[in-house]
Amino acid sequence: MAGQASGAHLASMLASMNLSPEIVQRMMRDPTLRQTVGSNVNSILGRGDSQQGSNLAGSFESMRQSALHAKAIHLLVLRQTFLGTDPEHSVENLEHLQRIGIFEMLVRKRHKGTYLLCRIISKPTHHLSIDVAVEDPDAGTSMLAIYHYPFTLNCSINEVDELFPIGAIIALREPYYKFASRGDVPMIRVDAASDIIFLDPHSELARQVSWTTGDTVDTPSYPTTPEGWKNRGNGFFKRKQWLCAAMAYSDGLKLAPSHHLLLLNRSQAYLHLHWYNSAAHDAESVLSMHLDDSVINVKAAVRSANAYYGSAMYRDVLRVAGLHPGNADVQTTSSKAKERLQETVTGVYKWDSIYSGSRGPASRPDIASFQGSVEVVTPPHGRRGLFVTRNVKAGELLLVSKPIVSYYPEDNPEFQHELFTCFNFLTDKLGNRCDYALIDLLVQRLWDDPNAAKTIQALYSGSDLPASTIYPFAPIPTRPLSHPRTPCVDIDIKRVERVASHNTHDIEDDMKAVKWMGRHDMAVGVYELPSFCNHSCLPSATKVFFGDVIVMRAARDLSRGEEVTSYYRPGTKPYNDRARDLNRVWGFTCDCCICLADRADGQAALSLRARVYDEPAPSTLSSAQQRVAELLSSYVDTRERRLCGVKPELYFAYHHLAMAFMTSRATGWRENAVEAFMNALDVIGMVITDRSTSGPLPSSSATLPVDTARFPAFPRICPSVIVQVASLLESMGQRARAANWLKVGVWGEC
Ligand SMILES: C[S@@+](CC[C@H](N)C(=O)[O-])C[C@H]1O[C@@H](n2cnc3c(N)ncnc32)[C@H](O)[C@@H]1O
Repeated sequence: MAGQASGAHLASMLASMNLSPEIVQRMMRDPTLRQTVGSNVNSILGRGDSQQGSNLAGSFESMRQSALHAKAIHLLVLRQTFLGTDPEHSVENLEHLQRIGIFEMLVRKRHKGTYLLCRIISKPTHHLSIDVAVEDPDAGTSMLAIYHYPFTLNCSINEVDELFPIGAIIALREPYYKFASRGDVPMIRVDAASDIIFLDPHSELARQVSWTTGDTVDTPSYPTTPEGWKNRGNGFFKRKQWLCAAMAYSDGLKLAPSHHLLLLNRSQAYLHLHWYNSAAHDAESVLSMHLDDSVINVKAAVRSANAYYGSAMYRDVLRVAGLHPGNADVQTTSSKAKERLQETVTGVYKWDSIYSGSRGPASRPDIASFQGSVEVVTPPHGRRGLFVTRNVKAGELLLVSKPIVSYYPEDNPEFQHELFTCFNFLTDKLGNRCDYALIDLLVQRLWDDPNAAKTIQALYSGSDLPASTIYPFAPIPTRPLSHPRTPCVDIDIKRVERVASHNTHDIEDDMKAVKWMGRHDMAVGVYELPSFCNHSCLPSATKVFFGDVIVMRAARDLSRGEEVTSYYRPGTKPYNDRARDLNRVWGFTCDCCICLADRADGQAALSLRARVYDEPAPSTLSSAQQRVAELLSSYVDTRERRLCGVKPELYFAYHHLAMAFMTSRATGWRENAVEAFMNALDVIGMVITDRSTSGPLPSSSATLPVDTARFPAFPRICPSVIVQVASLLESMGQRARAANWLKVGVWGEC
């Protein structure tokens, strides 16, 4: 292609760099940018040119500058990506693979049995993927897009420059060549970061080859001594570039494997990365040297204690504390570890302070997980799930689960100007940055933690991808990362995506009620035990969030061997909506008692309820009454309905009716509102034993007016109704009754 690049080519070129349409359009309108990029585009498109390597690199650098410029002018950025395309990863050792060149790869496929030896020849751009230009020893060049590289989701371009420096020689295991989803420039795409192996330039493989472009400009120069690497690492550390710091310390350790300061510093960098396994190993290595330097020993003890605490290995914290009784910082961590141990063994928590402490944004309470009397079982001819191991009482604590990973939109406020859509082919769901970020977080978590990797292998990942680990499993002994660039396991990115697709929990925040406001940027998490919980529209357990921690309790008395269920879609939604979502996202038809009763009511009744659900709240008392009557008439007196005992879609109708009575101030509005609120609780399964609003209390004044053997199945929506009942009774002069209803609220919350 000769002459000036056409506008269309230029636009598609920019689009292929994952620039949003807005940025592309803005750049196309900006004469300076257009000239800069346009003058370079021809050389990229002219792929047969013998000078293409250097042209590609030069052009790429110009475009990178253009992209940075566009970012600097604060455009609203639209991002779009996909999940659930079942990306593959390599499990082959490099030694067992044959070298392939870029010219041999120009077919859209994963090149099994091969590896590509290449060299980075441009600075990277960084959007969702990290994009660099690479050359191979046969003068082939290509764009390389790297997805889900740890800690790059929101890192600075300077860090990306350090992570993917010009001149770095890499081997890509079983590379995948594809057309760009936008634009017309094909590329090599890496989804599993473990497929990239950075080679030592002095290694056998790297020394065998020469590069067409000779010495690349801008190739960074590196230290040659352990001390030099330490200083380089410390520089990154000061700038909070923890991964770059850990890499520099590791490169120093290659020259001096027992350099205690490098180990100690790397341990701290790993702590910041939450790579607690390797952090503990590094700190323990220093302690095992028995150095005659108390400052070093104190630091190593603190770091190992903190690393064990981060890994929830509380007994190891106490062991370290026992060896260092005079170390105040270790003793502080040890006191916390004792509290966590107490929680995890007894299930006794300070709920008041945990509740108030978890009210802030992006809250991650510092508490321990707890497994009560529940176990994961696959019954003969049944579905794997969570079951109780003994009889438990309504309200008993079943589990407390800290997330394997969690993500709040507040974690990255800088992305709030983005409109991020992430379509998931597995669930047909349109997600957002949070859904996408979870994948990166899971990759980061597995990188250093082989037991977390095993847990992921054990979780449900779709009917056509069986779990590859039987749960529960005995924890495996761990080793430290050999280098921060090399994960402890090959990253099975397909499984990670699938596990996230099928097991992500929306983190519900009662204070903000974000769930009900339909906020786009819902916080999300992936959990261990709660992932084994099957769905029921009338669950046997309640599930509430304290920050990102899930707390589940028995919703009613459960007999040994009964299943613990929670809801994926609340039973208060009409059947048609629930059934559609459960089928689309999780691939099953629910046979719980509510669904059986709903199906027995017939399609006409179900359609009516779906229509009413979508209507706006009634504006008058009579329309609210009419809505209740209309919905009530849709329930048929079937055996199934009698067995299920609830009519959850009526909840909102009764709630609206109560509000309408309150607004009307018509004669007896208080009594009528109380009755409507009680009906709202009744239809979602709260058994009210005393509905009286006046006269003497029927029994002892301490007796609660509800059956405490059974919780309503939807605890999140109850407290506001209960408080309304209490405040209405109070305004009617019924203080004792009001107090009892407030106690009902406390009972329901605890
Ligand atoms: C988060 S997993 C639940 C645990 C899962 N049974 C396991 O073995 O790990 C979600 C998957 O479990 C199955 N599942 C959950 N509840 C179900 C139900 N009520 N009926 C049928 N399948 C259900 C579906 O395959 C769903 O996609």
